Amino acid sequence: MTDTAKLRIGTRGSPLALAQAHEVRDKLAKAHPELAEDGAIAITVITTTGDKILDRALSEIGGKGLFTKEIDDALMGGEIDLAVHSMKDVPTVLPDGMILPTILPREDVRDAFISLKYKSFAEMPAGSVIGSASLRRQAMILNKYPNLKVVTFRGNVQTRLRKLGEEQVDATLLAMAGLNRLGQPEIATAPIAEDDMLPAVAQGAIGITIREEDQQTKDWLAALHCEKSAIRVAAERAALKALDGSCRTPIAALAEFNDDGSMRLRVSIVRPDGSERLDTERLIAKPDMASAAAAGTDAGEELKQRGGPDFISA
Ligand SMILES: NCc1[nH]cc(CCC(=O)O)c1CC(=O)O
Repeated sequence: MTDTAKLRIGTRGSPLALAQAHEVRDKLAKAHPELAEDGAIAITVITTTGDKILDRALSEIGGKGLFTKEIDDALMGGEIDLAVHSMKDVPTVLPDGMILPTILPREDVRDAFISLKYKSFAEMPAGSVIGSASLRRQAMILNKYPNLKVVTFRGNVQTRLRKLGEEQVDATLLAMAGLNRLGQPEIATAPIAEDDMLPAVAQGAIGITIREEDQQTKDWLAALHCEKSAIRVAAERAALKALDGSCRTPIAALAEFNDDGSMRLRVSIVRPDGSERLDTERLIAKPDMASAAAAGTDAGEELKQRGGPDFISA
């Protein structure tokens, strides 16, 4: 089937990645009759380093592109024509010859609090244990609730729910976007307000990479693009790039449109032990890709400077 396909989609094999790839396939088939025929779109599952190593925090494995490298290689090698990614996992610098022309409409950006015993962090007694593999989430929790404990905790949704049931931890966190896309929003005990925990850069956004010269795929994808989501993601990713942190620097950012068409960008960095947090924000009067990226760069550079080399360990 793959050799007769008009378009080959590459994706990781996790349930969330597959749901995202199927969403892209279905939208393309709906927008373009020639892609709606049986077998016109093939989906190729590619295992990445991040999928293979499940016993360590991602920050310990180190390196950028843990969830993208093998997929990038398949794309540039011509084995697939487009790759569907959670933008949260995509490094700010793309390989030569690759472009990211499409951002889908963004999902819920918030983190979800998940516990069988408590309704929120505020209810948790001192010493309660929260499992998370994300340094940002760990650091944000310790910053706001220094009496809670965090432990590194990886695995898919099912594994985490089992560990919660076994009382290995008292609570865990997941992105609302992932739960929604899996059709399981009820797994969340409650979404956490952005003010209480600023999300990761590009959380809830899906992006599609292609080969720069592949005009056919670019044309097909145009129907799926959401410019407002792309502008928000551009602001947040520019901040991330300017901060140039290692994978050990907890960074959070969120750009949101106001009702008057302006955009508010918030960026935070936190020490891994939660002992210090630096915040900044920008208001962008007329947001487009260029002004959003410029504001993001500016905000990121400000925090980098204020934090100094000791905060942003490279
Ligand atoms: N590498 C983990 C990852 N990458 C994207 C998502 C969630 C979906 C999203 O943010 O779009 C997740 C899991 C999680 O944070 O719960």
